[in-house]
Amino acid sequence: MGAKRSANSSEAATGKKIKMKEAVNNERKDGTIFASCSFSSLGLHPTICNELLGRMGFEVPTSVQAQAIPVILSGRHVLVNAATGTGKTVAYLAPIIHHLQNFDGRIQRSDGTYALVLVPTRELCLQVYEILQKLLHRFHWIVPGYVMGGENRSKEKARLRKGISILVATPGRLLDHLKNTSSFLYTNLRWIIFDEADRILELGFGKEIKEILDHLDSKTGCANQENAVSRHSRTLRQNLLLSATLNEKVNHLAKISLENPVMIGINCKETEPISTNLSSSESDEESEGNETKYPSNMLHTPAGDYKVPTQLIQRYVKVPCGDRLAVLLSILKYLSEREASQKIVVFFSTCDAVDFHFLLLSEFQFSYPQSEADARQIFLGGKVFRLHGNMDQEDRRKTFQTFKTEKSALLFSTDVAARGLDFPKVRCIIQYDSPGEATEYVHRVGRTARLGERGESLLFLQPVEIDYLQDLEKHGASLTEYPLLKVLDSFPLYGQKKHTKNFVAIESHPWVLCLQKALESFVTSKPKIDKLAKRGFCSWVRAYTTHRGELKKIFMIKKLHLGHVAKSFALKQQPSLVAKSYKKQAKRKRFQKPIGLAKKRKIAGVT
Ligand SMILES: Nc1ncnc2c1ncn2[C@@H]1O[C@H](COP(=O)(O)OP(=O)(O)OP(=O)(O)O)[C@@H](O)[C@H]1O
Repeated sequence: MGAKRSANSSEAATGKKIKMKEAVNNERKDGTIFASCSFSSLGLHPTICNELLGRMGFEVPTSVQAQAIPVILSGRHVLVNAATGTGKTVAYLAPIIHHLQNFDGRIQRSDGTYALVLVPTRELCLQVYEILQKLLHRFHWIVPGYVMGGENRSKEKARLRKGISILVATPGRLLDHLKNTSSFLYTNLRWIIFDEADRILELGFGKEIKEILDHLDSKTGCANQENAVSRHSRTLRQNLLLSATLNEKVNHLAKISLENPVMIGINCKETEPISTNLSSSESDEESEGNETKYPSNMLHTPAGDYKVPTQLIQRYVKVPCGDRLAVLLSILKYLSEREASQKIVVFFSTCDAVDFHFLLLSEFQFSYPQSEADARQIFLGGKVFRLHGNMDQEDRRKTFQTFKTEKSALLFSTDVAARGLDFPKVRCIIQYDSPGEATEYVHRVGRTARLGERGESLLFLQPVEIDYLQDLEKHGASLTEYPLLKVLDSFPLYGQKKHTKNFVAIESHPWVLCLQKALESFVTSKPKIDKLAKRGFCSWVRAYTTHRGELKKIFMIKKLHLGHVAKSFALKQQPSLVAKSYKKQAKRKRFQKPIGLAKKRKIAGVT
């Protein structure tokens, strides 16, 4: 099949570069998210521009799209570092579709896969696939598809056999197919995209990625390249790496997968900042054939490098360990009463903690002190969802799809929802358990305040963990204190609507004491929830021991009072009893395959 480089890609991009640079620079000056140019001025095919407008409702490109699209159209390898929710997905999908629809002689399913998008989680896989479906509506001959853990392998094999032009995949399952699905054709592979590149590596997929690249290289290697050259007049392979938090961890991947890349949104030691990146595509012709490899330590990541949406209101709340649960419930109630319709995501460190809090919140009934005996009611009305890596795939899919469309709901999740997921209209992110690495903080809060919308985030810290704020500050995240006492004072007690007295300590606040007591009796009376509370306690303590590096000095298990941790799971029992039951479980599991704690914490909730 013959293919030509799109006539208008580099030419149009070159011709419009000066205008483009002006547009992007204007955008940067007034600090808005959108660029003052059109999609068509970036060199995209008119049908794609129509689809972006008609089907997606995108009138103009975002700043990152305005910067990235012409460079990606030009065929250069690219590293994109832009804040969460700035439109990176379309920034890489649109140019690929542009090229594929422009090939001389339509591409066919039997050609196999042309573009591969690697993502760290199943939900992100589905999300990218759905966007692809929309963008490809008018290009029925370009077939989107996905393969990911938890899906039926045989059905995936059948789809791969028929041919998938743009394949979205999680690394483990992709490698499985590369090894075991002989009908999976990828000799025409031209694009590899690592979306959330740093997360893919953090999840321990480094080895898989190396193997994947080796496999792809071996099939498209020497023997086939001649063939490929005749099909594609230029650029045999174009690789793209994207994330809001590209950091040193990506250096290795960048080194092995990128040649002479253009850096977008990155402070580099050896390349110019963003504004000159556009001009680096001007030097395309000069750099053609240039074998410059990605230089070591190219990514210069000084502290304060992470980009958090500027309109996001970031706060922290300092809560003694034993009062965490009562405070969480109070804040959730306060927020839901303040704004009847709003979406909130609460992050936990483990799947067990998600399960416990989900069931508790779904069932907890409460009656205000000295109110009518039959005034017991569900503490928090409204829909609650949960999402974590130990859930059945169908439940995960259902939660993901439903929470997206809800106008008002609560989602309890592990970090499985931290990366890339685009839930519309999430107003508030609560990090009930600390995220650990600052990168994860950035991605978790990035689920709100997307594309210039308003949003707020709240980080729970115990008094002994307060130094974590300095760590975040070093990475450019400044948090102010949440007015907790004001919120607690707003709850009616003893039949009064408002407290006349302001209480100074959270531990002795009558509302907190009353709520804690009610929670403990409720959990004691519900064996199923009680069991989940004990499991949640055990896994929470284990997760707490897995903080790494400098963070170990802040999140020190030795500083924790386990009795207070138990209280935060509404357990009245001595923690030693809980630990005993955990030890019994652990003993039973001793003969099962051991998994490193740190790895387990990271992976259990995420893949
Ligand atoms: N040009 C545009 N005009 C209007 N909306 C857009 C445009 N581009 C993207 N969007 C919307 O912006 C939102 C964020 O886009 P996207 O998920 O691609 O961001 P992202 O930068 O990949 O975020 P993250 O870093 O969290 O993965 C989505 O709802 C998307 O539909």
